Amino acid sequence: MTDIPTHTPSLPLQSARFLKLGKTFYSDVTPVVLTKPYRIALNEELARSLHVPDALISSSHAIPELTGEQISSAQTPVATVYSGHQFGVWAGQLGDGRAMLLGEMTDSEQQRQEIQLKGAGETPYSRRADGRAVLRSSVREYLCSEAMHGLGIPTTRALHLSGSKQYAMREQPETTAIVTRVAPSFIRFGHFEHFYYQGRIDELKQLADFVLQHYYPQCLSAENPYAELLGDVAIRTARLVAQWQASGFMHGVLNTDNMSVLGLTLDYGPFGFMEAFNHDHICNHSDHQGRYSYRNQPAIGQWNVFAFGQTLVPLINSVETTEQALDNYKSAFEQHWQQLCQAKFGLETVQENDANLFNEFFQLLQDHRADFTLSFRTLSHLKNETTTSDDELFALFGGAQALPDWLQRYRERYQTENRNDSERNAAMLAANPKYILRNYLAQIAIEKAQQDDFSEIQRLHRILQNPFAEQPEAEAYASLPPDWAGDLCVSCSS
Ligand SMILES: Nc1ncnc2c1ncn2[C@@H]1O[C@H](COP(=O)(O)OP(=O)(O)OP(=O)(O)O)[C@@H](O)[C@H]1O
Ligand SMILES: [Mg+2]
Repeated sequence: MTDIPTHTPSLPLQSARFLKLGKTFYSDVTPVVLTKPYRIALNEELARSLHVPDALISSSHAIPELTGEQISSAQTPVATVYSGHQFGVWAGQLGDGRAMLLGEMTDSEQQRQEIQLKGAGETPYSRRADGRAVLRSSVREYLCSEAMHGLGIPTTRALHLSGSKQYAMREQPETTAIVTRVAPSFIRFGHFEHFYYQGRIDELKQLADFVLQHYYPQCLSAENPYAELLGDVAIRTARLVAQWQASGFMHGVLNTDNMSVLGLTLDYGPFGFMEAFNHDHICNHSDHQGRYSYRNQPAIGQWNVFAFGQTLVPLINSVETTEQALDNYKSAFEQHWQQLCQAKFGLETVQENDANLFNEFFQLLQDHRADFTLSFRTLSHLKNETTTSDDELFALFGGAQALPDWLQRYRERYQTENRNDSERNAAMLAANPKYILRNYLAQIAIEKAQQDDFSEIQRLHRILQNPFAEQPEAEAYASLPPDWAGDLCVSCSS
């Protein structure tokens, strides 16, 4: 038995401010510990920024504290209640069925961050499910949260991943895990819907005031702070979805209960990154109608913001003002998408025909099912004169006859600007990632983890922290998916 020094520090957890809302908003819960949990991965950079003491990380207290086994007397773990629209249909009450809020920590930028466990057992909102998360989906959540952070896309973060030999039943028995995740707040559109659809306007107002005070204080001085809040949430959501589109990310389950009121990517389930480009790609095999396809994400983001806006009508007190705030979504999406495209194509100015030029490239991607990430990355190396980049692009597009013509027009277009090749290349390489979390890469890491080899998770995490950098030792991680990856299927099962 190892000696545990009595002075081992604990997690610097403070009571979550969410608790001040009162018991109508949550239930007290007790994490149900996994059998003999062990560490699979620790996000050292995030731990450092949250001031998690090194002495704790290396001590035997770390796992119990990071999985909810050891709760200090100051902590009150809770599960919050929310409702939501799932696949466009009102689903009624849902709530944190397998997530538990442990408390808050203050990060190096003096921001309070909520600490949540995902998979720590049943809560009053588990309905008939087991409160667990399987290793497969937890590895995906851990890696993708950090991949998104590396890409500069707002997201919940992952601090720690622990595993256990305890099984949960899905399509087949699978081992379980707990992701310890971090965000300034996990409040969702669904939290607002919960009170609105029950006509509990006092609680709705309390929640809106809480969000305004802690997360949108700049809205408080507006003539109608609730309308201002809606307008800002619409903008944040639109910008987030534009970033998803620009990186080829597909969320997979854009239900209103998975929509963060802070505009963060939330709930990594059957997500996917676009590979062979297809506007209509559906990453979630359970999404039979393609409601959450790549093409539909911007409109679904707007649908969800409308559902959120609906809940604020009693507080805004004017349908017209609500509609005006909702208009922000479309304009913010269009503006941000255009900016992201300008950056992806390495253009500093906006010219009349740019949108057509971009759309033609997307059409070429579509017609030839070219790999989204590799195509933009290779385009980022293009020079004025013909080089091997032209050949590489030609290969990616399967020898498309229309490509040289497009490239000629693209070269003519960027030559109207002052940047030289190396300046344009550098700017584009900072906008077009080399490394994304391809499904097959996650799958390899999962299969190794299922054999108790966690090295691939660590390697992938390291590579994805710097997705725009050239990493010569990781060249293979930027290549086209192997043939077997075509059969990979991700569903809602998690
Ligand atoms: N294994 C489970 N046990 C208990 N509840 C679950 C389980 N899986 C899903 N749920 C609940 O079903 C609802 C919808 O699930 P969904 O897959 O969107 O969320 P999630 O992946 O559990 O978590 P989150 O949105 O917090 O990342 C939520 O209320 C969720 O808590
Ligand atoms: Mg969810």
